[in-house]
Amino acid sequence: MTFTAKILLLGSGELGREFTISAKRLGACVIACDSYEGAPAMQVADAAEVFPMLDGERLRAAVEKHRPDFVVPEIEAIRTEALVELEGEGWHVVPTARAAAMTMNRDAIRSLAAEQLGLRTSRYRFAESLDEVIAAAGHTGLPCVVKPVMSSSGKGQSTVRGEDELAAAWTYAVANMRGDRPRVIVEQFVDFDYEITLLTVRSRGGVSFCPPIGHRQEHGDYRESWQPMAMSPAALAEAQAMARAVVDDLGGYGIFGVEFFIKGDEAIFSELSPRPHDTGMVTSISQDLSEFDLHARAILGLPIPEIALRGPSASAVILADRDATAFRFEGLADALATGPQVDVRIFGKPATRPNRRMGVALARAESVEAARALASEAARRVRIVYS
Ligand SMILES: Nc1ncnc2c1ncn2[C@@H]1O[C@H](COP(=O)(O)OP(=O)(O)OP(=O)(O)O)[C@@H](O)[C@H]1O
Ligand SMILES: NCC(=O)N[C@@H]1O[C@H](COP(=O)([O-])[O-])[C@@H](O)[C@H]1O
Ligand SMILES: [Mg+2]
Repeated sequence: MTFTAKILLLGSGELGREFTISAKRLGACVIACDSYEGAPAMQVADAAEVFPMLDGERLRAAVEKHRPDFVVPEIEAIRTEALVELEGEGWHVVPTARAAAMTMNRDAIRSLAAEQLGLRTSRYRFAESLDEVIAAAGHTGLPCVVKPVMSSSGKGQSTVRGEDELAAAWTYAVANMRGDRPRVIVEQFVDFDYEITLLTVRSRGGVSFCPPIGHRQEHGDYRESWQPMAMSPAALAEAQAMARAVVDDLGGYGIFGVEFFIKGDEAIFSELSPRPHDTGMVTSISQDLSEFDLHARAILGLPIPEIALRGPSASAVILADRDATAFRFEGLADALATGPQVDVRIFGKPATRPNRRMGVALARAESVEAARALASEAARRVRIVYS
């Protein structure tokens, strides 16, 4: 069997699983890596390697063993120094090792966006002690948001409304950060009208954009997303110009999920993922080519056609509520009976945890409101039964 390309996937969750399916449809061989056996992407890949992605030695060993054409990060927490080294030796890291390294650290990507590229962001300051947090909050004003510079999915993040809450926010951030260097970003709280993910594809043919995705977050993690998000032409043009500036600076080919807060006609840059975005799972039902198909095409150097929307669509997450390894899903038939354009993805994670995302419901309808209602209802009908 001759493959079109060999891909080493670093991180094998739900996003990697869909990406693997897309890449395999284009003839690629995918080796799925993650810290535990039976991860979602491993179940559909050609081979698997189990090691912590923060272990630089093991990462290098996997690259040298498989000799992939592309090393594709799927999660944020990777030993990015190893990626930079490997890239220097000629291995191809997607989109670039620098993009992976910069976006893993909120301070690096924020400094690039705000200070070097001059993009509009919330007011912010970095802090490495409680005293510095207090000083930073004096600069941003209250309310403010305190986040570890290394964390994702809202971990360690809190919104502070009164000065007396700053100490607890600092302690919480340090307790829930990744890495061994206590450092946080203190950000002005943005009272936005809505927030979006602008999926931006950088490929051989240039930069293209998917229609904007609106989403709703709880505790820093996404609960539902919808596409298209109705935006003023001015706000969309601003967001697109900022997304283009940042992906052109980071370079390489692939999809990026660029996050913005929108207030009136102003777009405020927040952060980005140089890979498919969780809120972009809606594209599995809304677009002819999903964010995973687009990532695979861009990486493999294939053409990206005009990105068309099939119709207003939404996604809603299916979450677990406790730790378990013995559980089953019920209610799939009821969920799919919600409507003809309703679908479900069950990720196949081997264990549940409180708030772990186990699946997602997808819906397409005549309006975004109708699609959101259908997706939420379908997600509600899928029950995780613990035994
Ligand atoms: N400065 C802010 N003002 C208002 N809301 C904010 C601010 N920063 C973050 N949030 C809210 O918290 C959510 C998560 O924040 P952010 O994207 O920075 O965290 P994250 O841990 O990187 O999440 P993920 O990895 O899921 O993207 C945002 O989508 C937004 O809803
Ligand atoms: N916001 C980032 C994101 O959604 N990442 C997705 O979640 C997986 C980890 O899930 P887990 O924590 O349930 O193992 C990751 O592998 C990726 O697919
Ligand atoms: Mg985010």
